[in-house]
Formats: sequence, C-alpha cells, structure tokens
Amino acid sequence: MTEQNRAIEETFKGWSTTVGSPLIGEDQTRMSTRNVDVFYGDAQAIHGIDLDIGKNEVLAMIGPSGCGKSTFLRTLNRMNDTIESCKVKGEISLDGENIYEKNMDVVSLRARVGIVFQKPNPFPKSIYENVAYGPKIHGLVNRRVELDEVVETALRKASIWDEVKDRLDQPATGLSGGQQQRLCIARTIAVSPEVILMDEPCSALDPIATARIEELIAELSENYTIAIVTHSMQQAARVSNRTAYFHLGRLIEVDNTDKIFTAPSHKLTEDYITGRFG
Ligand SMILES: Nc1ncnc2c1ncn2[C@@H]1O[C@H](COP(=O)(O)OP(=O)(O)OP(=O)(O)O)[C@@H](O)[C@H]1O
Repeated sequence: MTEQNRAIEETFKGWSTTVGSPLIGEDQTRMSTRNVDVFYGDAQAIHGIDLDIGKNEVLAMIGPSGCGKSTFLRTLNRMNDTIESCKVKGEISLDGENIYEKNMDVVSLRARVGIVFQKPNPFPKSIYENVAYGPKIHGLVNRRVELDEVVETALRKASIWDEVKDRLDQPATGLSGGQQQRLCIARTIAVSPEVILMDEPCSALDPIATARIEELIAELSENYTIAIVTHSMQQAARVSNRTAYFHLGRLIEVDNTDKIFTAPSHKLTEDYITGRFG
C-alpha cells in the first residue's frame, strides 16, 4: 500500500456514508445491496456497500485499479463463489429476493444475472452452439425450430446476426475479437436475463469494435438492467445513466453520470476524474 493510500485508509476509519444517490427507491430498483462486505481470506476488499441498481438503467462503476469494482460486480451474480478464499457478507437482492439465501439456485441466478467478461470467452464450439447451449441446459425450448428462433433473436439483439447468419455452423473462435464479444453478449441474452453485468467488456477491443459494443449497450438498456465496470471515463460518460465511484473498497459517490463528471460532490471523485489520482 502506498503512503497516499495509507493516509486515505486512515481517513476512512469509521467511514459509513456514500455521497450522492446510492438508493433510488423500491419501485425503481432491480437489484440492491445492503451493508455488503467482501473478504479474500483476512483481507477486506469491499466495505459496507449500500447501492440500488435501477430497472433499465446503465450503471457505470469506475475507480482506481484494485478499488474493488470487479469484486463488487461479481457479488451480484455470485461469481465470487468460485473463489475459495472469498466471503461475502450483507444482503444482495434481485427483485426483492436475497440471492445469497441457501436455497437460491445459483445456475438459474446466473441466467437471470448474466456476465460478460473483459476477454471474449466463446466456447470452442460453433457460433450456433454458443448461443443455443444456455437455452438448452435451462430447458427454455423443446423443439429445434424454437431453438433456431431463440438463437436468431439473441444474435439480432446483439447486433451480430447479419455478420454470422451464413456461417452459424462455423467455430466461434474464427470470429474477430469484437464479433466474439458480441457473440458472448448474444449468449448472455439467449437465456432472457434481467440484468447484464459487464466487466470491462471493451478493454480487449479496438476503437471500432468498442463503438459497436457501446451502441449495443444503449440498445440493450431499453430491456435490461446493465452494470458495467470500466477504466474509461469517456466510456462511462457515453454509456451510463448513473456512475458509481469506488475507492479502496468503499463506494464513495454515486450520482447521475452528468453530475459525476461535471460537478462531483466528493473530493476523491473529483481528484480521480480530473486525473489527479488513479
Ligand atoms: N482472487 C483474489 N484473491 C485475493 N485477492 C483478490 C482476488 N481478486 C481481487 N483481489 C484483491 O481485491 C482487491 C480488489 O480487486 P478488484 O479486482 O476487485 O479491483 P478492481 O477495482 O476491479 O481492479 P482493476 O481495475 O485493476 O481490475 C484488490 O486488493 C485485489 O488484489
């Protein structure tokens, strides 16, 4: 830990308040977190986060490297369960239902709250099979003709249908990085999620592929709740309605994206967006 971080850690002792509007009211909320702490072994990575994520909103999560954005994002569909040392405390709910309840079916949860990673990760199967796999294992379709329809609809929603419709039986790994990422988004959409989590989905893509994904995020936000971690403040400003600023595992400030980038209320947010920190 740097001297600067040590000093900030000192100022956080007893800290409990996020500035701005982390809570938005039950009727607007798709997911909510209350007093969420995350530990890796003895090290605490997330401290007491209270946050609502709205229906049909795009929430951007920004902050310096290591501040806990990805850790927090992964708590929202229990991806952290796959890390043995990781423990999550507090309450996280989807449509009012606690997703950490013992009887929660984690496979179904991850269909309802899908995730798209930094590096496109298609299965080593055909383009068709990549999208068809989820609906098949979740028993969403019975007949091949229905499956064909689900696959086409998901590929269309992910803005990649025209590029792949004549090569659905070819390996997904033969697509460009940007196409693979849109295919991964199609795979997520195919199981009818309510929420799509995106962990730096454009960081492995060139500017043109990035612009396609950003356009897609805007289209998808009409039907889905999206939470996106990004290192690019320009991207957060372009795609999101609200932005959350994290620092050393705390949620410092959440507000309308315009406000965060033009008139942030917290000094740490201001220092970050003006490039003084991070
Ligand atoms: N699997 C893990 N095991 C142990 N510690 C971890 C693990 N993953 C993350 N951490 C620690 O948790 C803290 C938060 O990391 P996290 O990756 O969530 O931050 P981040 O803000 O997403 O960072 P970046 O922007 O660099 O991706 C860091 O101190 C990191 O070292």
